[in-house]
Amino acid sequence: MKVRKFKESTVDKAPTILVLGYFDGIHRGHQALFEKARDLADTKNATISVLTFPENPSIVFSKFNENLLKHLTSDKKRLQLFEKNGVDFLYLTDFTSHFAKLTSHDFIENYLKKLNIAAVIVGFDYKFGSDNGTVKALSDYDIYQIPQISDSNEKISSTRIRKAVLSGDVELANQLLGYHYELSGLVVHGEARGRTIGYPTANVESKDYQYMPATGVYVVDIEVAGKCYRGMASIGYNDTFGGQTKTLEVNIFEFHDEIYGETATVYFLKLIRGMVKFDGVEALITQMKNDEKIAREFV
Ligand SMILES: Cc1cc2nc3c(=O)[nH]c(=O)nc-3n(C[C@H](O)[C@H](O)[C@H](O)COP(=O)(O)O)c2cc1C
Ligand SMILES: Nc1ncnc2c1ncn2[C@@H]1O[C@H](COP(=O)(O)OP(=O)(O)OP(=O)(O)O)[C@@H](O)[C@H]1O
Repeated sequence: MKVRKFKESTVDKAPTILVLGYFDGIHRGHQALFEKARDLADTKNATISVLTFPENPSIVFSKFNENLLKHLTSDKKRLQLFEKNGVDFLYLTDFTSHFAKLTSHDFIENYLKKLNIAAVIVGFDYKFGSDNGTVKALSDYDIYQIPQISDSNEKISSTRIRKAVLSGDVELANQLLGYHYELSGLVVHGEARGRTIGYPTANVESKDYQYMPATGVYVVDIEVAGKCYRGMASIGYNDTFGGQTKTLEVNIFEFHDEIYGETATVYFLKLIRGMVKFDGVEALITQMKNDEKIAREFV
C-alpha cells in the first residue's frame, strides 16, 4: 500500500475504486465497504484507493477536549488495517477550516476529478461537504452505497465502539471491531512492588493517542519480543497503595524475563472487575489469585 498526501501530482492514474469516509477503527461496518471494493476491483481490474483524514474532523467543529486527539487504533495499526483490507493507495488530506468550507461540488471538482475513478463506495449514511451532500451529488460516478451493518439491531459505528472501550466493555468493542482492541507501548519501570506481592507486572506506557479502557482488571493477551502470552492487566491508580498516576500494568503468565525498553502490545479480551481499594496487601493478593484463575480459564 502506498500512503500519500493528496496532491494532484501524487495521484496514481490507474483506474481506481474510491472508498470514502474517516474510518476510525476500520470496524466491521467499514470492512463491508472494503469487501465490496475488492469485488469491484477484481471485476473492473482496478486498484483500491481511500481518501481520508489523519485526524478526527470534529477537531474543526467542537470545543477542544483531549479525546478529540484519540483514535481506536495507533497510526501504525490503522495503516496495517487499510492494507489488510486491500487498499492500494491511501490518500491523506488534513481536515482544516478551509477544507470544511468546501461544498460537495467543490470536493468533487478539487479531489475526485483528480483521480481516475472506476467506482465510488460509501456507506448508507455518508454525507459530505459543507452542504451535507448525499450520494445524489455523486451520480456522475458508478456509485455503490453499502447498507447499514448492525450488531444487536444497532449500527456498528466508531462512536459506539469508543463508548464500549471507555466503559470497559472490551468484549463488545472486540465484537464490533472484528478484532481485539489493542494498545502498544514501552515497558517501563514501576514501583517494583508487584514482585514483592508475587505478581510482577510489566508497566506499559503508550505514546499513541488512543482511548484507554475504563479503570479495572482485564483478561489480556500480550505480545512481547515476538511471542504472545496470556496475562491479566490492571488499569488504574493502584488505590491500595495510594498511587497518584494511572498505569497500565500486566502480570504475564509463565514469563520470567526482564523486558524494560521492549515494545509490548496488549490485547484486551474481557473486563474481570473494577478497581478496589483494599485494606491491606493480603486482601489484594487473595483477589488477584481469583483474577488469575479467571484469566487463565478464559477462552
Ligand atoms: C490483575 C491485577 C489486579 C489488580 N487489582 C488491583 C486492585 O484492585 N486494587 C489496587 O489497588 N491495585 C490493583 N492492582 C495493582 C497493584 O497494586 C500493582 O500491580 C502493584 O502495586 C505493583 O505495582 P508496580 O508495578 O508499580 O510495582 C492490580 C494489578 C494486577 C496485575
Ligand atoms: N455500520 C455501517 N454499515 C455500513 N456503512 C458504514 C457503517 N459504519 C460506517 N459506514 C460507512 O463507512 C464510511 C466511514 O464512516 P465513518 O468514518 O463516519 O464511520 P462511523 O463508524 O459511522 O463513525 P462515527 O461513529 O464517528 O459516525 C462512511 O461511508 C459510512 O457511511
